[in-house]
Amino acid sequence: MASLYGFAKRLYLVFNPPSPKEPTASPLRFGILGAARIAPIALILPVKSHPDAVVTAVAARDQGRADAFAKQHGIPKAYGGSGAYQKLLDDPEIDVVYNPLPNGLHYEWTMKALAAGKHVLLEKPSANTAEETRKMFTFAQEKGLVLLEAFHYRYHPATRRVKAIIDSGELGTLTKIEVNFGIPGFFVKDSDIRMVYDLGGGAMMDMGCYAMSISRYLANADPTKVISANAEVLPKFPRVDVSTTATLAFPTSGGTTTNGSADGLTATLLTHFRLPPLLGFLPRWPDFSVRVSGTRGIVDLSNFPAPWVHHNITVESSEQEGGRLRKRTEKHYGNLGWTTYRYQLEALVDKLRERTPEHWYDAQDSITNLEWIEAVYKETGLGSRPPSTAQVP
Ligand SMILES: NC(=O)C1=CN([C@@H]2O[C@H](COP(=O)(O)OP(=O)(O)OC[C@H]3O[C@@H](n4cnc5c(N)ncnc54)[C@H](OP(=O)(O)O)[C@@H]3O)[C@@H](O)[C@H]2O)C=CC1
Ligand SMILES: O=C1OC[C@@H](O)[C@H](O)[C@H]1O
Repeated sequence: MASLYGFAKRLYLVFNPPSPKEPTASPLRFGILGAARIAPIALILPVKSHPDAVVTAVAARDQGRADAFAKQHGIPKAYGGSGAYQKLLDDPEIDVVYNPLPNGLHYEWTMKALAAGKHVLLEKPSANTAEETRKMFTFAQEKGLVLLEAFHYRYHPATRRVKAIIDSGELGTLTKIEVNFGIPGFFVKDSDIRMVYDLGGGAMMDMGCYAMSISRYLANADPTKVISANAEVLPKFPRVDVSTTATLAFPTSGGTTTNGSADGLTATLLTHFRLPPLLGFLPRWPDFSVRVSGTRGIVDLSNFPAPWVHHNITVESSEQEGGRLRKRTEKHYGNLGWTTYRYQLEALVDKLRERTPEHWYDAQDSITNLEWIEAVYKETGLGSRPPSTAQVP
């Protein structure tokens, strides 16, 4: 009963965030490129409770869509039409651009935003290729601007706790990481940007980027090799994986490279846009789980991309106590009503205000993540998503 009340209160506060008690006089002004579905939860709601951030403008390819989005979310300016994105970038009243465009447009519009002198919060995965990611971060550095790939899950106390458990050595030497990121069929329709190859579609891009990121984060290392990778495609989308399963070798916690040998650390990433119904007809619940096994124990985190909705951290020791295995469950929700995105915003604003964020990751993290996504695509035979052909600064 208490947990049901906690759940309801948490969600209420996520969608009805309290206004900040002491808003700053000159908050950071965000502009959103595209009236994207993800923007309200990822930026608009988090900004409402931040004392030092506001959303000032949205741009959409269609004026009506921009106006409707701005009205719905109380955004003062709405740019619409074919030149709308550039108009938003040229607006001197915008300090930070949020780029939730399709993956294949991340590079073009991030480069243009940086050229216009704006900091950028960039949706995941950062681009279609690691080379593009490298170019964006190099350009941001040259311009003295902050560019952040939005791996929001990293900032949440639940993820941070799992990382601390692993780093404490409680699990012994790591042997296996298993990440599942699958959703039932109705979410990703045939018309979705995730099904368009040129726009950077594919399950390994969309969901695999999280799976790759969290396995590298929890392993505290980068892979050494793709051991196997298999993609499932539909005849009408021959270059877009609706599902990819990949196994990668990692150096063990002792630092020795396994090169895929059975006794080292491996990570298996399972991504699926259209989890088949149970028994052929029962709709599946999304599966967003990560399990890390070591020589002395196992930790499970359920719902790692959205732990703020609900999660369990279960730690099981392989050592017996009184004839039984030791097992405990923890929960770490952090500040009431704060989502992963709210924690991410806190870190970004801290960085922009030259304070030290509680958590941060550097450019190389984003570059390496895409390098290994591309390596997985290579192994599946589908190859990388196409690089942008846009003229950029
Ligand atoms: N952090 C997270 O939890 C999540 C991140 N994402 C990421 O956010 C991004 C957007 O995802 P999502 O919000 O689901 O996508 P949507 O399809 O809802 O939004 C994409 C936006 O891109 C714009 N756009 C510009 N060019 C095109 C084009 N050629 N085709 C289609 N759209 C175009 C559209 O803007 P306009 O209004 O101008 O027409 C649209 O609003 C992706 O990179 C995805 O990976 C997605 C979901 C969750
Ligand atoms: O968090 C997410 O869940 C569903 C995905 O399709 C989406 O792009 C991702 O960011």
